[in-house]
Formats: sequence, structure tokens, C-alpha cells
Amino acid sequence: MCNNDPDRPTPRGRFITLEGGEGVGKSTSLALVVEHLRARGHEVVATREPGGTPRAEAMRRLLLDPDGEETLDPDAELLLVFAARAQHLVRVIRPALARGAWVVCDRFTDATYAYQGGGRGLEAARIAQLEAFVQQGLEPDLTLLLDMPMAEAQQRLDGRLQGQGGERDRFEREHDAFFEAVRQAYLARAEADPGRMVVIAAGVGLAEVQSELLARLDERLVAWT
Ligand SMILES: Nc1ncnc2c1ncn2[C@@H]1O[C@H](COP(=O)(O)OP(=O)(O)O)[C@@H](O)[C@H]1O
Ligand SMILES: Cc1cn([C@H]2C[C@H](O)[C@@H](COP(=O)(O)OP(=O)(O)O)O2)c(=O)[nH]c1=O
Repeated sequence: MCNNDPDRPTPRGRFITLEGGEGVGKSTSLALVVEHLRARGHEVVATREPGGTPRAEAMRRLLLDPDGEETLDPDAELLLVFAARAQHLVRVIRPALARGAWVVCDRFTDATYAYQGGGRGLEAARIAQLEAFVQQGLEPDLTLLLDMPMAEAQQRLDGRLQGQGGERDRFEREHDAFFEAVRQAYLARAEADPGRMVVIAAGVGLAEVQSELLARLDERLVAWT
């Protein structure tokens, strides 16, 4: 079969997402996953949500800016998350997958079910409507969910914020019950979709998390060849 054979399926890279609550180690893990895939010769696009394009990053700033005198309405928050996602999909994710690149994304729609669904209490059915409208059936091939008790993740986050001298963003200012609801919503999604979502215990040392992460990733890489 030659490259311009009309029967040849369009090349499609793989779409991998990392999920979990605040401070569980997603950014640290993303770097490892990207390096692992690049070492195997794949073109990898590393990106994040909300954000990933200049316009979507502007929407991210609107979402993360702490509420001043005007609180962001939960419905507006949900629509903004999907507006940023629509832009990201069209400008970055779909073109990359179409040319055969792999996309590794720090958070995607599972975060919407966890934060806007679990955390804010919005109905999953409404989120599903927007998901269908914006994604047109596209979903991650693999989602690595980093899971750990929220109190411990908060300690890591405190350490990171001190290091950066940073302020807490609008989500990081939420209360414990919000984060617990986020965690439970993530776990429920993983339970409902075990073929796509893999839960990694993230409350252990970095070396242990990373070896588990790579072992689970390698299982998929073998299955996909
Ligand atoms: N397994 C781990 N054990 C201890 N500290 C960790 C571990 N993984 C990440 N960290 C540290 O915890 C903080 C939050 O990690 P980060 O990757 O930024 O999390 P996230 O992107 O999920 O918010 C960082 O300071 C990071 O160095
Ligand atoms: C993608 C996404 C993120 N978010 C929130 C979760 C995070 O608090 C915030 C920014 O994500 P992120 O920078 O990944 O958080 P952190 O590195 O602190 O763990 O956006 C939603 O509420 N809904 C979504 O759909």
C-alpha cells in the first residue's frame, strides 16, 4: 500500500491525557511521559487545558483569576471551559493527531466532569451535551489518573506555591469538600471506563509513581503495536 493510496486510513496519532486533583503530580508526570514517547521516535505535542493556544490561554486566565467583586457563574465557567477546548481542538489537537503526532495533554474533559460536575454540582448530562457538540466523538485513547488523598496533595501544593511565591488561583482556593467531590468524581469515571482510564496511586514517592506510570504506559504501547 503506497502513501497516496485512497484506501489507506488517515494516519492518526494517539491522544493521552493526565488527570487528577491539584498537586498530585500531573506536570511532573507529563514531562516523563513525553520524554518516554519521544525516546521511542514519536512526534509528541505536549499541551494543557484549559489553554494550549493563545486564545484558549486567555480563557484560562479568566477561569483561574480569583473572583473579585463578581463571582463567575458555574454555567459560565462550564461554557468557558468548553470554549477553550473547542479552540484547542481545532488549532492544536486535531491537526496534530491528523498528521500522526501523539498528543499528551495535562487535563481534558474528565476534569470538567470532576470539577464542574463533581465540584460545582452541575449535571453530568449537560456536560455530556457540550462534550458531544465540541468533540464530535473524539476522546482520549488513554487517560492516566493520578489519585491520592486530597490533604496530602494540598501539602505538596503548599510546597510548590511557597517555592514559586505564588498566590492560589480560583480553584486552589476551594474548600476541602470541593476537592473531595472532585476526587470521587474522577474515581467514578475511572470505574465506569476502565479500558480508557488507568488509576495510578500518586501518594507515594516520585520514583515509585514514575515506575508505575511507565509500566502502565508500556502495556498500552505494546497493545497498540
Ligand atoms: N511523588 C511525589 N512525591 C513527592 N512530591 C512530588 C511527587 N510528585 C510531584 N511532587 C511535587 O509536588 C508538587 C506538585 O507537583 P506537580 O507535578 O506540579 O502537580 P500538578 O501538576 O498535579 O499540580 C511539585 O512541587 C512536585 O515537585
Ligand atoms: C481542564 C479543566 C480544568 N479545570 C481546572 C482544574 C484546575 O484547578 C485548573 C487549572 O488546571 P491545572 O493548571 O492543571 O491545575 P494544577 O496544576 O494546579 O493541578 O483548571 C476545570 O475546572 N475544568 C476543566 O475542564
